[in-house]
Amino acid sequence: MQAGQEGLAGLRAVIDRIDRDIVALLAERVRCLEQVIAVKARDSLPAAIPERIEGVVANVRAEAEAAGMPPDLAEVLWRRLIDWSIAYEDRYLGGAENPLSMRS
Ligand SMILES: C=C(O[C@@H]1C=C(C(=O)O)C=C[C@H]1O)C(=O)O
Repeated sequence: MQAGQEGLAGLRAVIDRIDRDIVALLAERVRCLEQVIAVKARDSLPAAIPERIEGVVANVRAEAEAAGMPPDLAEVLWRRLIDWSIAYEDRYLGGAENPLSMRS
């Protein structure tokens, strides 16, 4: 079926389902980040590690290209996500209790 034949409501339902899947994956990423915080706290590592940041951006640009998505969109989204992640890490590396220890 052509995309337009489903009508706007059908297309929006597809978008809502995709958004749900993305949120579930991002939640998994945040839980992984909480384990990163624990490792960095133990090993006295900083929240922001520039080589890794550039590596992540290069990875998602390549994945986007392969998946037929504009690499510039992937870079914008991931730089924002990484900025948020670094601020999240900094909050706990700066002394607040790691949310991981509050989950159990
Ligand atoms: C998760 C890390 O911390 C930061 C956050 C990153 C991310 O959200 O992908 C990547 C680089 C980091 O400096 C890491 O160092 O691996």
